[in-house]
Amino acid sequence: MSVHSASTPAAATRASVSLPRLRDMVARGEKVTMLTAYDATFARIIDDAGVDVLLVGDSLGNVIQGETSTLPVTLEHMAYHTQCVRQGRRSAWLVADMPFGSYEASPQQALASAVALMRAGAQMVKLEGAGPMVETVRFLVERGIPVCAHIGLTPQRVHALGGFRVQGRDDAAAAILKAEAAALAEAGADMIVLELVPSALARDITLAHPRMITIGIGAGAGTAGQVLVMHDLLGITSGKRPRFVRDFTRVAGTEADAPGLSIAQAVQAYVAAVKDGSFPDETQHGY
Ligand SMILES: Nc1nc(=O)c2c([nH]1)NC[C@@H]1CN(c3ccc(C(=O)N[C@@H](CCC(=O)O)C(=O)O)cc3)CN21
Ligand SMILES: CC(C)C(=O)C(=O)O
Ligand SMILES: [Mg+2]
Repeated sequence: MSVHSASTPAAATRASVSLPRLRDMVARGEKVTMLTAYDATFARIIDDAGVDVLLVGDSLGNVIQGETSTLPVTLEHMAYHTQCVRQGRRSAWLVADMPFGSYEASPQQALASAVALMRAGAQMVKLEGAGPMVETVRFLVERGIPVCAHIGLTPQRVHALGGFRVQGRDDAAAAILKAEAAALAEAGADMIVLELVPSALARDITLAHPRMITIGIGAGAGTAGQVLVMHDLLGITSGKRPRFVRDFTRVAGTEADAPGLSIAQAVQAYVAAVKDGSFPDETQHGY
């Protein structure tokens, strides 16, 4: 037994999270919790706190590397952090982001990059966009690689989108996002992140595709699950923090300088709040 074994009994006995288990959860109406992790120590804490899905996000460009976007992150960086997270993982499902420039050129390029991340320990890869990426998703899925899609605000396209702005606000833009979600579901994406889109649109996409697990961030409470960046949840992100973020180390109703929760307690509070529907809160976190 490693020193990591001092955990809650519930965490120690949790069966491995798999795609069928995630689908069962969604079918039962239980919300799916996803949180980013970039190293073994935090992966273990987050897994033991009961988070269902660990995401090795390319947001590590921001929170680990100190960059202002995810664009400088390479496949080698992602593989390294995926290896670190796999060491700490106990039973959560492990998803890794395909970084900018590692999959857009062709389905073949995407396959080679996905293989590198799966070898590093990922169980599913995530890639941003639709359009030409729909056939790339199909190509990977047909070759046995589970795929999480990602539409709405796709941070790797920040310069093309003109900033980190809410997507799908008007009817025409909402219709495009709905068509993208439908195409990605048809191509076989088992999961999809909906980032920074109006709550009603995210709810509609979720209801339209019961087989594809929708994970929201700044997308309201109507998705099948939620994701946050770990540093945002812990209130330790430097610089501006998006409106959809809650600092879970703060105990609601206490003054700002009151003692905070431990990291494990804060992650447990996130899991509890997503599962009981109290996070996200439409008025505070919705668009
Ligand atoms: N720490 C961190 N948290 C994240 O959620 C995150 C990253 N980094 N890096 C990669 C992307 C970038 N993301 C971002 C970045 C900025 C906003 C933002 O500034 N949103 C504003 C404006 C929304 C509007 O158009 O009204 C907001 O207040 O939410 C949102 C998502 C989400 N991801
Ligand atoms: C915010 C999530 C969805 C992400 O893609 C990341 O952490 O890179
Ligand atoms: Mg990402």
